[in-house]
This record gives sequence, C-alpha cells and structure tokens, in this order.
Amino acid sequence: MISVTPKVLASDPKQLDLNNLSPEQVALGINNLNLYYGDKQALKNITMSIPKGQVTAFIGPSGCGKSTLLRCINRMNDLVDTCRIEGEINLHGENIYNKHVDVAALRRQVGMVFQRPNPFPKSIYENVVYGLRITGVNNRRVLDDAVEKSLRSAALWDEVKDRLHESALGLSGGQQQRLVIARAIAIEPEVLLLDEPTSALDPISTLTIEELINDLKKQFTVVIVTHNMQQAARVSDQTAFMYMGDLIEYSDTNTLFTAPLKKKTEDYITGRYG
Ligand SMILES: Nc1ncnc2c1ncn2[C@@H]1O[C@H](COP(=O)(O)OP(=O)(O)OP(=O)(O)O)[C@@H](O)[C@H]1O
Repeated sequence: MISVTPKVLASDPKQLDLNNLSPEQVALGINNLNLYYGDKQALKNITMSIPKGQVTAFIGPSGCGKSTLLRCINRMNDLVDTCRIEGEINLHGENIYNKHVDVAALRRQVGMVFQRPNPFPKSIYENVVYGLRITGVNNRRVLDDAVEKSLRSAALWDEVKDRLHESALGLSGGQQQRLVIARAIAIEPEVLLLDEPTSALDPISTLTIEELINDLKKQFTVVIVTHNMQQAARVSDQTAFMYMGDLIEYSDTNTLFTAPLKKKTEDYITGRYG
C-alpha cells in the first residue's frame, strides 16, 4: 500500500471549481480530444480546463496516455506520422490545431522540458540564450539580463554565475535539468510542460526541482507528468488521473488523494495496481 501525504498548498489555498472556471482563469481548454496512433486510440474524448498560474499533474499507470496528452499541448505529436488528432486545445480562445497556427510560435508560448536533461553542447550562457538568438535577439545587454533572470528563476544562478562561459555538459544532472528549465523560460512562455522532469535525478536534485516548480507557477502555468504520486501530491494544485486513454478523475490534488470519487482512482492511489 502506498501512502501519499498530500501537500499543504503552498501559495493558493483557495480551491478552484475546475468545472466552472471563468475564461480569465483558464490557460488551456481541452475539448473532446481524441488521439490515435494508427488504429490504436491513445486518448479518448478528453475534456478538461487547465487553470492559469497553477501546477496541474497528470498521473496514471504506464501507457495510460499521460505523455501523449502533454505532447498534444505543444503539438509534439505532429512529429509522429501515424498520429491523428480530433478535438480542440484552446489557448487564448484559439484552437492550437487550427490549420493556420504557426507551430514554431506555439512552441515559444508552450515550452517543454523532458525526462532526461538535454543541454546543448555549448556554454551555460549560450544554452540559456539559445531561444532568444533564434528569434533574432543579439543585443548583449538584453541577453545578459535574460541569462541572469532565467537562471535566478530556475534557482541556478548562484551555482553558475562565475562559470557562465563554461560547458553546460560539466554540470551535474540536477543542475543540467535546472539549466534546461532556464532555457525554456528565457523566452517567457506562458505554459511550461514538464515530462517526468525528475525521473533521472537523485533525491536531493528532485527536491530542488520540486521547490522550483512551486516558484515557477508564480510566472507560468505548469503542467507536469509524473509517475510518482508523492511528487504529484507535493507539487500540484490539481491532478488528473488517467487510465487506458480515459481521463478518469480530475480534481484539486488534496481531494484526489484523500477523497477520490472514483473507485479506479482510489485503487490506483492506494497501490492496488499501477
Ligand atoms: N509514437 C507512438 N507510436 C505508437 N504508439 C505510441 C506512440 N507513443 C505512445 N504510444 C502508445 O500510446 C499509449 C500511451 O502512451 P504514453 O507514452 O502517452 O503513456 P504514458 O502514460 O505517458 O506512459 P509512461 O508512463 O510509460 O511514459 C501507449 O499504449 C503507447 O504504447
């Protein structure tokens, strides 16, 4: 039996009514989303609203569709030839799957961090400014400011400020993951997608990233996929439990872990399967 200690919500103690969010409260509106890899349906009619400035976790057993759903939010699944998507994901009231949407621009608004830290083989500085340089920003002062601001926001500045021009590959795994987060936030996205961001890290680095996630939501909407229920309970404001492509239950994190409505959710959080 897994025991999950729900976190005490760090910043915003008031719980949102996820079924009745006002348009101003919604960062992402997912409507009737179906996704197929060839003949296999991996997401089944997912409808949910993801609130702004909060942390939303996707949990569920392996293969339930958590990463697939996350990757829909910045259209990463476009890269999979066999993938077909129906339904909508609305950002600012516009469906990101509309034909005329500029996917590169979408990915600037919706940044992503993966399971394994993937810094480029460049200096720490150049990693952080990478996204700014490709959008044509070259002013040294602007770049310097962005580096400091992003590294501070990623809780890495104090550790690297004296070696900004050294290779990012010389950093520890936990530092590399914070650097990748700094790189993602340097271009000031609205939404930050984290796909199991601590699964390759040791417990201390994991804790540092979890604390960081709590700070990041002051500036960004954060959506995280995690295998780790304790982590979801610690870092998220609301949690979505998925099972075999279905969204089974979506509610504020304390409720989901202490008083789930659905038997499947209860069985999962009490370790009966997974
Ligand atoms: N590129 C792909 N092509 C075909 N099938 C895929 C692809 N990616 C994922 N799938 C399938 O879609 C389903 C959902 O996978 P997904 O990776 O989203 O699950 P998950 O819940 O994130 O799993 P895990 O926790 O193991 O990462 C699985 O059955 C998986 O095999």
